[in-house]
Amino acid sequence: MEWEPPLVQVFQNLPETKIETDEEPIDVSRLKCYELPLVDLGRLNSGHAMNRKECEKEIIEAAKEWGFFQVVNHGICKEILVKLQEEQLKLFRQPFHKKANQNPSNSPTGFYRWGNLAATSRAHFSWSEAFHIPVSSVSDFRTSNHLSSTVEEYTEQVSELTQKIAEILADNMGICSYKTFLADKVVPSSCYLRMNRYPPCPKSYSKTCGLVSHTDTSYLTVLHQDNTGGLQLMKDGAWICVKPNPSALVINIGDLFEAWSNGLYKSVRHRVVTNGQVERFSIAYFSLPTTDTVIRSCSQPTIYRDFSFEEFKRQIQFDVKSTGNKIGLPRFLR
Ligand SMILES: C=C1C[C@]23C[C@@]1(O)CC[C@H]2[C@@]12CC[C@H](O)[C@@](C)(C(=O)O1)[C@H]2[C@@H]3C(=O)O
Ligand SMILES: O=C(O)CCC(=O)C(=O)O
Ligand SMILES: [Fe+2]
Repeated sequence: MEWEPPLVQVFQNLPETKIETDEEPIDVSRLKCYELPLVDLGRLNSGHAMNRKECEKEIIEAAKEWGFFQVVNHGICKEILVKLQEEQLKLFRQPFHKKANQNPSNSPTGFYRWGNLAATSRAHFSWSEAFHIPVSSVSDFRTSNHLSSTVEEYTEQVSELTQKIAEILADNMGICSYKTFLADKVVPSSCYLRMNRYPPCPKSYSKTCGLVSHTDTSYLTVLHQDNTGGLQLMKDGAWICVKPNPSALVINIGDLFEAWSNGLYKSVRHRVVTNGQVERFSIAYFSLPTTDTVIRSCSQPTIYRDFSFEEFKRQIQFDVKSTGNKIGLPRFLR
């Protein structure tokens, strides 16, 4: 099909090094699927202090225990989410050469990614394509791709949602108040929107990941997924599969919140497994700071050394380029 990236051709030429056992994708049909802790955000504005406190407590507990949770009554209406999925389908159905040629001057790698061009083995290859767009470029991006303003509306609303949740988590950390440390650092223009598409993967390559195991480079990530399923995460040292709930949004803690909270909140490894039948879509919003921001744990003794976001990004790019894989926070352990 004219819209498919040449995943098969590139994958076939990669050596088949052994995937470490703990990274080997597990067939969803053989796994018990868990529902992530479900938090009803409607209680934040209910006017009842007790309900609000209860809701905040659930968010904080899930961020500590799971690093992942899902939210309903999040304020983003169903129509926007449905329209967003239609726009996403239109975007990925463009001919491959058109997608691959989106190379704006402010992005050295372009917005469009597929597979993993830095992969030196099949273990690092992701059976997917994605548009990784800085929020500051969303408006131009969607007009040049003839998409509706829904993409921007979603980005604005999801940004408000991340601020609300970040405030609750930060204010629980005592001296690290959101207003003092984050409010003017995490600005919409430093955040990213990532639209993912996972094409069906031939049965003979079923050990390939849709997106290889990673933690997110973000403070918080908000994920909107369809009802196909395929997301897995590490819970108590084992992979578990996540039951999709298309009316909920998945929120997860990223590396920057883990470092800032000195390990109180967990940036948990996750991945996407492939399936042989249907394509899958998801959209991730990453809340991120300006590059000059210094990530400094606010309690002592600190697990990670201080680092600027610029330095963090540079290290990741270096690791991905030289090893095909993201290393992330372990690089910054004291
Ligand atoms: C090849 C890769 C790109 C990626 C790091 C990875 O090894 C696998 C995960 C990718 C991901 C997904 C979430 C974020 O968008 C990202 C910046 C991250 O931290 O992990 C990307 C990485 C990337 O695009 O460089
Ligand atoms: O598609 C998914 O469910 C997860 C996507 C993801 O982890 C990411 O974009 O970082
Ligand atoms: Fe992720």
